[in-house]
Amino acid sequence: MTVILDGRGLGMRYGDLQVLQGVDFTVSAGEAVGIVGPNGAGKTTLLNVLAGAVRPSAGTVSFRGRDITRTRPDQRCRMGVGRAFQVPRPFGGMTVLENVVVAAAYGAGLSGAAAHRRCIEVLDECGLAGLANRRAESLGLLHRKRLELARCLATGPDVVLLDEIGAGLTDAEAAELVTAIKQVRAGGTAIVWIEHIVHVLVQVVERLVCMDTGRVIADGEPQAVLGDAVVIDAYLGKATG
Ligand SMILES: Nc1ncnc2c1ncn2[C@@H]1O[C@H](COP(=O)(O)OP(=O)(O)OP(=O)(O)O)[C@@H](O)[C@H]1O
Repeated sequence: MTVILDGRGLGMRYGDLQVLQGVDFTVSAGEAVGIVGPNGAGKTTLLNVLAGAVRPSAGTVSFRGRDITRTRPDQRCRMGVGRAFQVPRPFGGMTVLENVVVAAAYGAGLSGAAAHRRCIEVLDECGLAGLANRRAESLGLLHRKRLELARCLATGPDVVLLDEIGAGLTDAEAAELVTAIKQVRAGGTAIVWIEHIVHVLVQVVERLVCMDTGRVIADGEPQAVLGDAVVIDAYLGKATG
């Protein structure tokens, strides 16, 4: 498989705190990768570095073979690196459709009929077609999460970086979100998904990465990673005990 997003030797330091140390992280075209690990392991920081929200203290990030370490997040977005946040912040006074149109216009450079077509597709994919004319501020949590995903997809990404978008959802709502993300994946978009709800995550991903104290401690087939004694000790033991 072709590697599209490639982080090499990534380090991140805040003062004396070494948040990432020598992290290598790759994503291949169309691949779905989950990231787990205890609080403070550096998962969101890794996503921030891949998305360009922060510049790493060490290492490089490449996208489709091009060094993007110094490329701004909006430029990475237009290149095909999409991002969805744990806490959605849509434009509350705009409708669902308008929010997605803004993403398609600024993230994918689409306008007119092409933008409209893309937005209708994305709203359908995210189960929001019936809510297109609702103001974003009136949406409940599940629909806000779906809108966050829809805004990310409207930018036409080759890879989407998802940060705990299942947090706070009921089991039934999380199952609906899984269906939407599986559909995204079926369309050929690669997925990197940080999630503490492991049983939800493993329904989608084919590869699981576990981080602890700024390092990757396991990377491989999900059940093998979850059964790894190092992962159980660092993460699952704490999560369940
Ligand atoms: N801007 C910052 N300044 C200082 N420290 C930071 C900053 N951002 C993150 N950190 C610290 O870096 C460490 C890793 O944080 P990060 O959010 O990446 O972890 P995480 O694995 O995503 O955790 P969680 O599962 O709780 O979201 C934490 O100790 C955090 O306090």
